[in-house]
Amino acid sequence: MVQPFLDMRIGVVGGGSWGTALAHLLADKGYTVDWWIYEPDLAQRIRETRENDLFLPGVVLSQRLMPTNELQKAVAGKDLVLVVVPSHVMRTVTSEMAPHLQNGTIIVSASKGIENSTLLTMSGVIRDCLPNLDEDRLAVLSGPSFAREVALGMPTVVSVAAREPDCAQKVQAVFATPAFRVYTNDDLVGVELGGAVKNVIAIAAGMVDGLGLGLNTRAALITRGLTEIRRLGRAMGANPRTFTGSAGVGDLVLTCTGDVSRNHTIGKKIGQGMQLADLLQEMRMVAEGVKTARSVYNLSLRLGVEMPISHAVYRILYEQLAPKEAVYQLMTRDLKNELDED
Ligand SMILES: NC(=O)c1ccc[n+]([C@@H]2O[C@H](COP(=O)([O-])OP(=O)(O)OC[C@H]3O[C@@H](n4cnc5c(N)ncnc54)[C@H](O)[C@@H]3O)[C@@H](O)[C@H]2O)c1
Ligand SMILES: O=P(O)(O)OC[C@H](O)CO
Repeated sequence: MVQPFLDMRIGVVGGGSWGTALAHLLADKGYTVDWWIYEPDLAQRIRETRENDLFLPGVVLSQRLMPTNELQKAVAGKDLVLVVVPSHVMRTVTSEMAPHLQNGTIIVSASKGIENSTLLTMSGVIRDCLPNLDEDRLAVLSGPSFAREVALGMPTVVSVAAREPDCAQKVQAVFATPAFRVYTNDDLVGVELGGAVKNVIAIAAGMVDGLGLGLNTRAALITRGLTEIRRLGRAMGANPRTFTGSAGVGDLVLTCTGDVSRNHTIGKKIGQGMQLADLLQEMRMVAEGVKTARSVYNLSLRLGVEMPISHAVYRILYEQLAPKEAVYQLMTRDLKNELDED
């Protein structure tokens, strides 16, 4: 595989499981990576032990990873900065990055979410916080990618979207490995919506499992969930073909069927009768779909897009609708022609 940019100066911002897996992938490929980690004690421990014992235990990390607690060190003077923090802290973290970034740095977001207060996808939040950013140097990376599997070198495919083809191709070349196949795309909003909304549908899929419903139900949910993602995408100017790609159906199927998904797990526990507040209290990691459900609900109302599964998830999480009742309501909606909707 061609590795034309090994002299690139790369920073990674985010030391959760996905930040760790991607930083490790890059370092393993030969890049020296300055890597910002939020928790000072964790950065120190990783330097000493070469393991992220909080967010990706059991993976031996490359010596070329340089963990730091100083954001400036991870972003100043870099050719490419990968931002991979939970969506609700994206605004704070990128605002803090702003004064340290040089002109011309490529920014790649691998976070999946829609901000509650603004209903912006992560690239929108980044644009807000980095006013000097050249739009042609902004890319997003998304697709079926459980962090641990990627860190262990198990094959998958992902999409990198950027407005400018040169930027997408550069990011593709930086991240691609024989186990991490990267496709380019020019549809930022589609790639981001696929990655964000699938988390809401995955919560619903977990609920289906928690209620003890069957494989038919899960397949039906994935099918109709994809319809909702596509409808929202169309209203927001996405290319519908994106949703048949890795950031669409690829990630949706993974997260709706994979037991290790945090979103699926939280949905399953709610389906079994547990309370959201209790579940969130015991979670160190982020299940983005919980917050994104609120954003998708409001976005769909604002844009007049019909998204009944997403609305049901919102009402279960925030308005005490019982999951079983939600299934009944969804199944007894007005009958329709499948082809009329698209
Ligand atoms: N884990 C995966 O398999 C995976 C795969 C693809 C995409 N993603 C996306 O990547 C993004 C990051 O998730 P993750 O799984 O790496 O994280 P994680 O859930 O494993 O860990 C949480 C992270 O949040 C950080 N954090 C907590 N409070 C913070 C604050 N106030 N400021 C800055 N950082 C803070 C923690 O340091 C930690 O890095 C999410 O949008 C997620 O959807 C995750
Ligand atoms: O564990 P989840 O549910 O956050 O999903 C992780 C990734 O988004 C899968 O691609």
